[in-house]
Amino acid sequence: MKYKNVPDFEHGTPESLGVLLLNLGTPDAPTPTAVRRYLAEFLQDPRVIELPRPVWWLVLHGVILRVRPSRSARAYQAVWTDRGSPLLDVARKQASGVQERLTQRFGDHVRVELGMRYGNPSVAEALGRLKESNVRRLLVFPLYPQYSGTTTASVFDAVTDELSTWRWLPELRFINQYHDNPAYISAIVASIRAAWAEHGEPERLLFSFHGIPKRYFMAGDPYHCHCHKTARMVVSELGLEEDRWLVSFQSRVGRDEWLQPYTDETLKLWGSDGVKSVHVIAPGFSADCLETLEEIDVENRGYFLESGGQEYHYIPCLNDDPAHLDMMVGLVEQHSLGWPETAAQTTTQTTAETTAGPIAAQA
Ligand SMILES: C=CC1=C(C)c2cc3[nH]c(cc4nc(cc5[nH]c(cc1n2)c(C)c5CCC(=O)O)C(CCC(=O)O)=C4C)c(C)c3C=C
Ligand SMILES: [Fe+2]
Ligand SMILES: [Fe+2]
Repeated sequence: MKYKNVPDFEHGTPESLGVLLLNLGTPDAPTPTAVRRYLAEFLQDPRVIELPRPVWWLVLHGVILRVRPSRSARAYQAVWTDRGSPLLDVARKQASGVQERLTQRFGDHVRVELGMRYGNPSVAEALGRLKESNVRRLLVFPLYPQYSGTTTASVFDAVTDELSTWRWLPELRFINQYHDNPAYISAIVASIRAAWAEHGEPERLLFSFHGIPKRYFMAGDPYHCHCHKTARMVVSELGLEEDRWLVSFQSRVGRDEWLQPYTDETLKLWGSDGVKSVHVIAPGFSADCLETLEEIDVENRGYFLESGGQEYHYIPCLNDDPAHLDMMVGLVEQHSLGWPETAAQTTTQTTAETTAGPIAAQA
């Protein structure tokens, strides 16, 4: 039988909306075993690694999963807190902040759940919770401002894979990107202004985005363009001169060429070229994580200072900043337009609708 042996949607409010916030995911613990489990799931995703499966399987199991887990686990240990992985900790705060705001506006007919593409809480688990809440409309909200096949489309695959096991599907919408959303841009600009108020204006501002292999871009992935548009919009709102900022790409894995210029090489070059002060911001990450807290704030800081730079400041992600949560709620509202009953009709639900099942509810 195709469908999972669990009850489908009960009767329930036909109007209720589920918002599924999704981010990349993180290991359950900063140990080689947990990191290996996480990397095995992550790196077998064909959206992430576009190589023929037999070749990749040998490289992954023969080399990468033997070497990388203990190295990555050490990096995770450096950023782990008593609340666990920063990415998950922040994502939970984002989910509860968005839930709180939506409940204030729409009462208890909007349900927010958090899922992770790899690791826990899984996409299936988060969708299962929404199903238990009988949501009939589902808004999938990947927390990636810039679209990439490697992230956004991969989330789509995970959601639709799980939904393919459901008999009664909800109405479905999917937020594709928000790289040029005015509230997102303004929130980034405000975070830069706050850093400048505290630390002074630096000589240079670096926008560091997670990289992808260059050949994905050449094959049509719009990610590179989205990153540049985000940066340009921020810079134009800041009124920053052209020679004071740059977009770069970090986190390269393997020997292939990735999007350039690379963050680490840029900072080394700037340090040795006599640039004294740099601020680095990573607007592609909605939450601070290993890639920002360790790679940007520790590793790349070292490269800049060792090559002659004097002042280095990392501007944190928007995380659970109220402006970020308000922006997320604004996106939810914008993308649930045409589903106005979410707000308006919820109070008209009758006992007959909640007890007599779907046919009565739809009558
Ligand atoms: C090898 C291919 C990878 C691609 C392509 C890739 C794209 C990509 N990733 C993010 C966001 C994050 N990546 C994170 C960690 C991370 N990324 C890769 C590899 C690729 N990413 C690996 C192997 C890892 C794990 C850590 C390591 O071993 O180095 C994270 C942080 C997760 C955390 O737990 O904190 C994020 C976030 C984006 C946005 C992106 C493409 C646009
Ligand atoms: Fe990554
Ligand atoms: Fe990294």
